[in-house]
Amino acid sequence: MGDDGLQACGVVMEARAPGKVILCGEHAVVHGATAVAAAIGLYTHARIHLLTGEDNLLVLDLPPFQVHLSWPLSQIQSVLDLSSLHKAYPQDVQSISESWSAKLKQLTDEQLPADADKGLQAGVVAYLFLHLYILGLQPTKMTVTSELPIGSGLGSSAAFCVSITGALLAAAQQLDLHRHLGPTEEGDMQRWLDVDDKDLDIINRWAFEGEKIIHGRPSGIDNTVSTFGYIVKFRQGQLSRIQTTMPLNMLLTNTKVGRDTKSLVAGVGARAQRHPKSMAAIFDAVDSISEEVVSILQSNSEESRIEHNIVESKKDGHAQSELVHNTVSRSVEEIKLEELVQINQGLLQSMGVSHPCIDAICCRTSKHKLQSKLTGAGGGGCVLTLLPHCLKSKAIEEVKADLAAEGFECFQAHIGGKGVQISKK
Ligand SMILES: Nc1ncnc2c1ncn2[C@@H]1O[C@H](COP(=O)(O)OP(=O)(O)O)[C@@H](O)[C@H]1O
Ligand SMILES: C[C@@](O)(CCOP(=O)(O)O)CC(=O)O
Ligand SMILES: [Mg+2]
Repeated sequence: MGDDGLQACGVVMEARAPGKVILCGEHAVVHGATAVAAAIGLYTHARIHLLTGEDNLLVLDLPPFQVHLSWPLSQIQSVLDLSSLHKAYPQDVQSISESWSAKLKQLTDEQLPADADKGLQAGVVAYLFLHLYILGLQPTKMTVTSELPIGSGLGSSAAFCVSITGALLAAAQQLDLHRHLGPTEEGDMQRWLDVDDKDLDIINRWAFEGEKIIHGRPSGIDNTVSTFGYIVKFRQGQLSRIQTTMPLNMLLTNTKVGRDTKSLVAGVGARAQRHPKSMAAIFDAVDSISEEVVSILQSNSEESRIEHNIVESKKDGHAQSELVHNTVSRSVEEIKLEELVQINQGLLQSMGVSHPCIDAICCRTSKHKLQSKLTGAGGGGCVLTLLPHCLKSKAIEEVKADLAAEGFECFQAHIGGKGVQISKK
């Protein structure tokens, strides 16, 4: 008997899925442009217990929100016609219908406390949709915890959808789990099993349906990079993994300004409706930036690395061109990446998705000769700042202190790690 009085049987599976940063291309990727994203070493964990005995319940525990929800199966059956469900197999992944969506919202609203986070309804509806389509009315308890700041541009919605999908498919024994024994990158001894590409594709397709419920019109980049991990180039549903030897060090700063990806994405769409040609030109420019970023990341062969100890160079007393550098050694690739980050941030401002706090962080870090851009949907959330590979930790601490003095929260995370993994408890 569990501490909540539920009768859990032996099967307990856990999935973890990483958050992400978008190096370039957010929002434009929704309109067909190329984007580049990388998994980060912050995870959402979904743990599932199969329930037996008289506990004919679906239970969803969300400690980050201090929310505990449970639905008697009879309540779900009284609202939904589940007969169509059992034909829904992974290859038949389908989007939620309008009628189903309304009924799942009804089931959610009946359970959510009145003072619950307004954005949470979409996440709970996504959970119900994925559970009923993948595991049907098998009584379970699902507990979802996260290391990610939620609603901050680091892909928490995608990590949520990917992790619960992985746990559900594992509990449904629909994954061929390769045994990957031994410690994970962090050195902890929990046995995380790698998932093979065929199963990753199924997880990604289900998770994308969950993202559609939360985001409205997602591009699919977030769930893709959370599923497959590493660094991915993404365009119109097609992904390719970017292999690079270039060290990608960055600082993440949370503006702690709450925002809603769905409305930000809709806002850019509306602006594109009002100014089709201008916005198409902006999306094309972002597409070119992403293609350049890809070629820089992939071009990082030794001979192209020219260490620069560049000091301010002046011509007739004026700073020479915009590429004035400070005394930190930078490779040619780093200089180009920084410039592309600066251009991308300018284009995101043109899309209307920056925010005074984001601009303040960009301004503050530029005083340290560092380039920053919002990551994710913007409107608040997180900002990434590229850190030259030779920047000393003392200098990084100075930047962090500077930003903290403005009330922002800074952190660094591992970039480009593995995607979703499953652990058999
Ligand atoms: N750990 C979680 N538990 C429950 N819901 C979550 C969790 N993480 C994300 N979500 C859902 O995703 C929404 C945030 O998604 P979104 O607005 O896209 O921001 P983000 O930039 O973090 O992806 C939340 O409002 C909630 O509905
Ligand atoms: C704005 C967008 O490009 C990324 C959204 O990222 P996030 O949900 O804010 O972490 C939307 C999308 O690609 O689906
Ligand atoms: Mg999201």
